[in-house]
Amino acid sequence: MADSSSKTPAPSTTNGDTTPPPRKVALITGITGQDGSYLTEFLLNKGHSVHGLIRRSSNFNTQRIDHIYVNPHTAHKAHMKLHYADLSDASSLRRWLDTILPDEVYNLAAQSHVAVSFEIPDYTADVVATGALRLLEAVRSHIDATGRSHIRYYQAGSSEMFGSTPPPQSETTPFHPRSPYAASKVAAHWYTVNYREAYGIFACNGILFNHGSPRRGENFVTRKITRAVGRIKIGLQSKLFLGNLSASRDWGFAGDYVEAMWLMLQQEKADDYVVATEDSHTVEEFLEVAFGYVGLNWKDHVVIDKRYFRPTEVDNLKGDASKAKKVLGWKPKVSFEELVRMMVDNDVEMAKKEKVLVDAGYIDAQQQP
Ligand SMILES: C[C@H]1O[C@H](OP(=O)(O)OP(=O)(O)OC[C@H]2O[C@@H](n3cnc4c(=O)[nH]c(N)nc43)[C@H](O)[C@@H]2O)[C@@H](O)[C@@H](O)C1=O
Repeated sequence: MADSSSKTPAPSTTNGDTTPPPRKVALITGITGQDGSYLTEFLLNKGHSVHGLIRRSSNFNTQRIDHIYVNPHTAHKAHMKLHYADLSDASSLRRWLDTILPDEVYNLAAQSHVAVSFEIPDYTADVVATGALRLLEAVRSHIDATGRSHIRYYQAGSSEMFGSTPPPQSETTPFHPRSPYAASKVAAHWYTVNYREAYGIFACNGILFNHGSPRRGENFVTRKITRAVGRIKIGLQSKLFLGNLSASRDWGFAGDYVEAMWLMLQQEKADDYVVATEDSHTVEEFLEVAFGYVGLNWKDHVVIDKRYFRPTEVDNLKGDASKAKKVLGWKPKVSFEELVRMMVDNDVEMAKKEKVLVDAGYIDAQQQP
């Protein structure tokens, strides 16, 4: 279980001194993503200072963390700070480690879309595989230069690494990746193990199975479905184009999974853990629950489109999370049905707001996510 030193710092009462101990400092790559936003909220609640590395883009892509952001010019107590860096730029990684002096480093950044990784395999490998190696190497050289050997590193692994190996999949299940994304995650996994073994770095791999939320990116199948359910229910859309409906996934709630990331870094020994609900459903079952929840029949709306099939598919993922349950004391709190309902509720509300804009002529109803 987590040691008490990792909990939210309590004010010191020795000699009447009420000065709170210094905040732990976390560095997160991928802070603008679904998991980055939930992890930031979680760590701020634990009393951490959180620094996020963000990529430059011509449009702001910080929507998921805008509600946490405090403008550093107008507030003294901004505990989340953002910095420009990139996993493809080793010098930026080392510079921010030297500047921020983190206690915990969470590597969540990725080109995370499996189908897109077939379109941009080189870029995917550069960011997902070599990017993790660059960050590990930056941590190693930072420790060498500063002696800050207490730093703890979390690598976001993926159930996609198991690929075609049949379920249930645990930490000892052989990997058989089925996409450039998955092969890159396997490389990042083994880089992390190697840096742990070669240099004694406290580095953990979290092998997370699929996880969603209302903040899930709109081109992953769960959110694509719930956005469409909301829009169809409100009359903004009638069809939903999808690919393979028979693939089965172990879907949990992202908010539950970030706690497991943190727990891994609070243990005495660095190790690798599967994080999953141990429950698996097909895309078709997701459709049934999502459409059924608002009184619709998915068969009236879904059209199969070959463009969404992948050159190689991962058919069946179902995790065995017994190690995380036993060692970390972690368990998922949100069930499959609750997750689907949470996402649909969010997206019906979102569609209602969209409808106001459509009716006022501000946006075009044909603009589909
Ligand atoms: C753990 C893992 O989880 C995610 O990877 P994923 O499982 O590929 O997620 P997905 O939502 O893209 O696909 C799930 C299934 O749904 C099928 N499917 C059908 N029709 C559509 C469709 O229209 N769009 C999409 N995206 N998928 C479709 C598709 O063929 C696949 O079988 C990433 O977070 C990844 O980063 C990660 O690490």
